[in-house]
Amino acid sequence: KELPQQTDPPSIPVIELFPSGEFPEGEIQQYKDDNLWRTTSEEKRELERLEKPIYDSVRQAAEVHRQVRKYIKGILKPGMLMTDLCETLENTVRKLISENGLQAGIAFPTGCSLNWVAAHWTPNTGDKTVLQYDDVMKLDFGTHIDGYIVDSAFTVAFNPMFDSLLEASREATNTGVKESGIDVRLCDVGAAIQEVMESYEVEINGKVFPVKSIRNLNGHSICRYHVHAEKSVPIVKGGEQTKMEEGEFFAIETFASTGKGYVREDLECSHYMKNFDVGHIPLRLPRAKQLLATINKNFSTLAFCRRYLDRLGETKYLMALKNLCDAGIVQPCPPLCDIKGSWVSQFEHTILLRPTCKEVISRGDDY
Ligand SMILES: O=S(=O)(c1cccs1)N(Cc1ccc(F)cc1)Cc1ncn[nH]1
Ligand SMILES: [Mn+2]
Ligand SMILES: [Mn+2]
Ligand SMILES: [Mn+2]
Repeated sequence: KELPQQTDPPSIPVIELFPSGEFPEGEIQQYKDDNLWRTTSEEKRELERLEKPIYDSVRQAAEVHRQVRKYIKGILKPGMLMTDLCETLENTVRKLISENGLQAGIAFPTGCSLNWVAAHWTPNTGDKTVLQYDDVMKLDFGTHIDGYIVDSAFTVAFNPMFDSLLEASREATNTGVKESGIDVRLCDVGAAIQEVMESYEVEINGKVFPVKSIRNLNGHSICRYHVHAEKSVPIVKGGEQTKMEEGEFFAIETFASTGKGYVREDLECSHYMKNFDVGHIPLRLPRAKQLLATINKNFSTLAFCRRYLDRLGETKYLMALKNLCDAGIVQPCPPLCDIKGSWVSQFEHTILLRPTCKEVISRGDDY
């Protein structure tokens, strides 16, 4: 029987487009030279067969990511309210992923950081920010199935004067993806990324800028229900000698900047995330206790934002949220900003270091 095609706008859950439960593989890359034995090793192929359910979960999340970003790119226009953009994107994720509590849904808030804001900005309720023709917007959103997270981002700019700035981070991210592999040192990935990034210079509004890789932002390993795990992937030289390991998920993300190449926390916070390594903390404050119950139930250790609390019916929660942050139970993740008036671009992919090959899970025909 004919398989249904996705509608435009998308309305069909991807599970209905792949009823077998098998989802398209991402881009496959062989490991560099000395690991070629992995491709044919029977022992490694057997290992992979045991992981198949996890691969299908994360590939389903990736298929949702690809279909959502394709749709959103088609409807983006100057004059859009940022809140409407985020809600449209989020509702499309919920639909295509067949949202189901903590088993399937949005993995973290829709980052739509503009210009010199590099990451972790999404509108709080009531925000009136409107997307402009001359904006450089990083759309960074996450999908997950059973806690297996796809963290992928791309930059949108209407004005073609930003094309080279976008190309710099896009090429640097692809270099980081190519350099990554089992037993590869994190510092070597960072050095390779910086080399490509800083080979670019851009002319914007008649002014020439050398492109800088933002030295205090980095990619990261990803584990189940935990978007930021132990390892950080630097995007400049001089990082740690720690190695990437078989079976690890990594988010490879790079940030090109015309500013200082250094970010600081600024602006009102919207993103929050429970600390992974915090056990049960006895709480006396009733409002804080109730808010923590809502967070545990709806997000667990997935990151969330104020708009997600609002839509759950939480009200007047800011003091309780502050209490949870001060107690170290919740981590605020404020916007990360380069200097005012500069521009930042980002591209990000989620990769999996499979026993036999490297899979670029979030690769699409767009980036
Ligand atoms: O900057 S991070 O905190 C980090 C980088 C290295 C170690 S921890 N962060 C993880 C994260 C934090 C909060 C979120 F809502 C979503 C993700 C990276 C990231 N932000 C967006 N995409 N990827
Ligand atoms: Mn991201
Ligand atoms: Mn952790
Ligand atoms: Mn990331």
